[in-house]
Amino acid sequence: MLIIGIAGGTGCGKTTVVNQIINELPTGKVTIISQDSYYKDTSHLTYEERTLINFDHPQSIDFDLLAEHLAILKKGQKIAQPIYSFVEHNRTSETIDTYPNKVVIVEGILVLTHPKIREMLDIKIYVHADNDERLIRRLKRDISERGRDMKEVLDRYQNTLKPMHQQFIEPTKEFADIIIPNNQYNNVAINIMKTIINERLN
Ligand SMILES: Nc1ncnc2c1ncn2[C@@H]1O[C@H](COP(=O)(O)OP(=O)(O)O)[C@@H](O)[C@H]1O
Ligand SMILES: O=c1ccn([C@@H]2O[C@H](COP(=O)(O)O)[C@@H](O)[C@H]2O)c(=O)[nH]1
Repeated sequence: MLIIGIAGGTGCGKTTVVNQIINELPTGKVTIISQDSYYKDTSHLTYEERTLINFDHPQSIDFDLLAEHLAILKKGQKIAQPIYSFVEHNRTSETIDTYPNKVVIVEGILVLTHPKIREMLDIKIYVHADNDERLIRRLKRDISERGRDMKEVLDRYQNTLKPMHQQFIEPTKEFADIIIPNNQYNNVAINIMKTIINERLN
């Protein structure tokens, strides 16, 4: 099993890169794990309390469960991947059965911050886009897809996204085997990734 980790700041294009990599493959050929599925369960808090959580700090992620799930997949068994709701700021009560494959991609802002997860990754990728580009993308995406308004995104950017990016996310670039520049769509990098993955699948 080849486990590829894809990190990078919010809005850099991780999810888009993953979709570009798998879009020509038959469905289910590559296992996709989103770090967002592993935000800690905060059902004991009210919605208002949940909005105050720092979702860009490594402590917001249940890395133990993520590591356990990767280990189960490595053993060839299926996992029940939690499903996260950005609108509710919480895990839903649903999970999705996720099956092992020759290639597994783990994607999320903080996946390279955790030593145990880093150890489990065969290829570590960091997707880079400039801060202003990421903020613009995040604003547009969170307003259209995640039920946010401009004030919420900008306040969160100033109070947590920017400082957490500087403290925890950007420094993980040094752990990356490959850095993908993604201010523009980077078809060359996508094709290189596809080649690496196809070699494993064939
Ligand atoms: N290279 C790019 N150029 C322009 N827009 C992009 C690019 N990559 C992603 N986007 C857009 O930016 C937004 C955030 O991308 P997404 O893949 O969700 O980022 P991430 O998963 O890193 O937070 C999405 O609306 C996506 O369509
Ligand atoms: O309930 C939540 C949980 C997380 N976020 C934000 O999401 C991003 C991570 O997702 P990307 O797809 O990589 O952008 C992170 O910056 C959190 O602030 C949220 O808004 N609400």
